[in-house]
Amino acid sequence: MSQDLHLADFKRNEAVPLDLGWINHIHINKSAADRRAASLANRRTVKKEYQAAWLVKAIGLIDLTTLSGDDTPGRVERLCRKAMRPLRADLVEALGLSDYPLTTGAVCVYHEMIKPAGEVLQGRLPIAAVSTGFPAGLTSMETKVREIELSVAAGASEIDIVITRQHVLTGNWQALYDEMLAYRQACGDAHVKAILATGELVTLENVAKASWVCMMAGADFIKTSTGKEPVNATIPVSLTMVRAIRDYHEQTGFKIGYKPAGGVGTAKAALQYLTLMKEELGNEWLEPHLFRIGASSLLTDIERQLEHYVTGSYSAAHRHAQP
Ligand SMILES: O=C[C@H](O)COP(=O)(O)O
Repeated sequence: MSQDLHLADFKRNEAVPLDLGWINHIHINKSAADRRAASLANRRTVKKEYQAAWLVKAIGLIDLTTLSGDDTPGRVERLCRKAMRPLRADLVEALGLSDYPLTTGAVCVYHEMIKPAGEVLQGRLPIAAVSTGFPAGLTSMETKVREIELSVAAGASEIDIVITRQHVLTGNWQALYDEMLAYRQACGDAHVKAILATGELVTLENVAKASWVCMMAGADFIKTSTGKEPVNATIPVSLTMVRAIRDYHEQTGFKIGYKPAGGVGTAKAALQYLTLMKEELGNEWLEPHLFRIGASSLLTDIERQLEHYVTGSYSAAHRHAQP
């Protein structure tokens, strides 16, 4: 929750050679994945003070995001202030968090908004920039690499790249590996999250293979979606990706982060993702160096639920206006 520890303080994934034998042997049991996902979705959630504690925990994991064509420096400044003080002062006090440095995990913006974000944040929170022709990723390779370099120079310490979906859809794993490796190198010390755009990859097998190839090529995080695909983060896709992270850790010793993003808008959904991470990967993957939730409106709902926990009722929606 506190950002005293930035991603840079943790041992990074180093690229390993592409192992096509491993990729070709990946097989996903879809009905087993669906059953496990349904059991998570139908589970009774934690209640009362445990739920409040989990929701406070979730706040520290949010990449508070604005990725709209009509973003302005003013909107991004408000977003950054909200990221640094995510809960209303009366709720902070009622929850006994006054001495607790609660912030979101990072803010996530387009390249042009890095500068205004930096002016407000002054290095107190990481700035993640989406890159490589986000969201479609169909600009030239030269442009994409340069875009990363410019965003790092402008102050982004995390870069959320989009992969070229056609490499997955045509099974061109070498091309995906080479592209990811080039992005990782262009990032330098900035950490790189690989957005798979899972809603466009058709099968869970493709999701698993793309996850593996990106991790082998040095991704620090794998992320589901841009938020712009028709289907964004889902539990079955997340299960597939976190199990790939678990297996990659067993094979290589490297710990890769996970970021579900797109459509995660309710406290209830956030609790499901926390449960998934805890059960599949363990408590270490509940910290911001290994888990983020990319979301634009989730914080509003979490604040609303915490208000209900504190006061017993919900206030008017305008009190929880979007940043
Ligand atoms: O990476 C984050 C997503 O773009 C945010 O999506 P959302 O607006 O559905 O929360």
